[in-house]
Amino acid sequence: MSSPEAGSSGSHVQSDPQNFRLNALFFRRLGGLLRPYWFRKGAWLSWAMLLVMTFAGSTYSIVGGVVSTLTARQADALVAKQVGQYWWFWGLLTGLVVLRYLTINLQNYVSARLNLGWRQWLSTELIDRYLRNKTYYQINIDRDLDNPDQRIQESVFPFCDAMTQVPQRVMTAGIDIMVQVVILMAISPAMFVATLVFTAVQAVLTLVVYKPLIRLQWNSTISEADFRYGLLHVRDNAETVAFYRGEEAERKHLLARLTDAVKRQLDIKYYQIRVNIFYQILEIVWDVMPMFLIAPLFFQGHISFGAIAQGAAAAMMIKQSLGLFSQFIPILSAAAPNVVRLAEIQEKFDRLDADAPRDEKSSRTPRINLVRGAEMVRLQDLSLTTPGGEQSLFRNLDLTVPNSRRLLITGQTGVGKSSLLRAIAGLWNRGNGVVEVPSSDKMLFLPQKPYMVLGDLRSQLIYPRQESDISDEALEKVLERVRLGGLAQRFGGFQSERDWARVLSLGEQQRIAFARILTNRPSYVLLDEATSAVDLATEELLYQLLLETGATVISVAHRTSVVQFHDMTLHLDANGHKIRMRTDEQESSYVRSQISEQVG
Ligand SMILES: Nc1ncnc2c1ncn2[C@@H]1O[C@H](COP(=O)(O)OP(=O)(O)OP(=O)(O)O)[C@@H](O)[C@H]1O
Repeated sequence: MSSPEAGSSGSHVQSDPQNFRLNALFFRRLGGLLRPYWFRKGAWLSWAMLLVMTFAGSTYSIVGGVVSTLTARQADALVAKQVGQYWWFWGLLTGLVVLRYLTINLQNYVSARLNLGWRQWLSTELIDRYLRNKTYYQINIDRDLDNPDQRIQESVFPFCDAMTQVPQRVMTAGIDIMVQVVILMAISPAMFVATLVFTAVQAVLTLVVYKPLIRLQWNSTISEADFRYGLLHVRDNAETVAFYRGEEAERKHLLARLTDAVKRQLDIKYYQIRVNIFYQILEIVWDVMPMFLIAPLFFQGHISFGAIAQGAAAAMMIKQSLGLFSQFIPILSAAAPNVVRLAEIQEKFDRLDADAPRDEKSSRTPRINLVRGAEMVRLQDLSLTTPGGEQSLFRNLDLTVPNSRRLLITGQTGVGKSSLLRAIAGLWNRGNGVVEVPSSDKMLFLPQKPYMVLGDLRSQLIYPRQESDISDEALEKVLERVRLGGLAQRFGGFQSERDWARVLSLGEQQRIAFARILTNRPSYVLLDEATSAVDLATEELLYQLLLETGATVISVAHRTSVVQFHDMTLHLDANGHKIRMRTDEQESSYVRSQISEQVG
């Protein structure tokens, strides 16, 4: 069987064989996932719910034992034709059965509340950590963790569900067994011993037969995640696929992923059928055993007829209760992939939070020193490499962008212009040298492919801020200034929610991005081909607006039409380490002193 791959990133993430074992590492990871929730501040409510569950579960089991005893006595009353006794037991048993149903419903309700509350808490934790410190971006470029989104969305619920089942089952099974053991011992010690032996054998065999299932479940989880990602990919690129008429290619690709997912499901099903046959054989042995052991006692006159029924019922309940213990193994093996997938993402978060080297190799990887909170943008002896180390982009770049200046970065396609912006934004840090930048809240980045946030039109315009006291009238003026007057009216006002990335043209989205400069008033603006989709006249207007804000500008562009809006030019050369700079005459001496060092 081939090892699962990471579909989301396209990188091949080899699964660690340790992931398929219920070993010390697994239980350490499990502890690491459980501890933060159960020992957090305010965890008392969760513990209280667990107590209520315990109470309801105990009541359910104890009442079950009482019902079993009373049923035998009711049967004896029936045989002896004790009419009054019989109806008394009938009424009592009816009441107890109703009580049992009530307690089981209470237990189900509380466990659902606990489970969902836990899901919300854990998902929130994961989302917070995913978004903190640009972790989502780092995971994306590191490509050593497949489908992080699927882990957060799909693994949390089954994990919480399985874990809330465990205490409930331990408790129910424990009490059931205690009650029933007392009854069974009184009826037939031989039956009791047989039960113990049977259970021990069953537990060991269950452990053996379920071990391979963990790996199968793991493979299936990843295949399903990859299939889901394939479908999302078509949805996200629907228009492009339609233009290319790429349906056949997409179909082939999706069906390959679907086939893989189905195959892995089938592997599980085939295996489960084999396990079921094994269990059915055990069942048959168990079913014939009670009568074999108890009936002779009745023939010898040692026990009553009612006791036979009671003994058989007790044996059945014990079998069920002990079976519950064996069920932990299937529960754990089904939960294992989710435990490991959640633990892996947490471990990744921990490593990124601690800024720890990801492995032996990366501990030796040189990193750029990023200094935030500087007075201006300054690069010192900067050499940049792509995140995976595939390519060295440029070397020994020294550059200072004085405040209120406007730097244009030009150069052949693929030379590393956008990558330089990534280094300035602190997204890429593989290489050498120092990047000094002002604090990030003073900077705004306008990418070539504009980003439209989920939400209403107001949210688009004030992004990345979430709140602003700017009035609708002021927003309308901003829209007019970027030649989008009437947009709000066209889409039903600033509070109207749309899929903006689809309903607006690329040029309109680029103008929305410029509107953000006017609403956010950043001191530093970084643009990456941010006007590539608008006509020349609109481009001129947008740059004029930008100039009026007085912000320091660093932009990447191919079009010569934008040169006029800049007063410094950095030309990155194709061979990666020669840099030429131009600037206005009056500033040339300042800049030349910089160039002379770096071009050498
Ligand atoms: N995530 C990545 N991992 C590895 N290499 C990458 C990654 N992103 C970009 N590259 C490579 O880095 C090089 C520089 O890319 P960059 O986007 O900075 O070029 P550019 O000069 O802005 O190009 P263009 O003018 O075409 O936009 C390219 O060869 C590109 O293939």
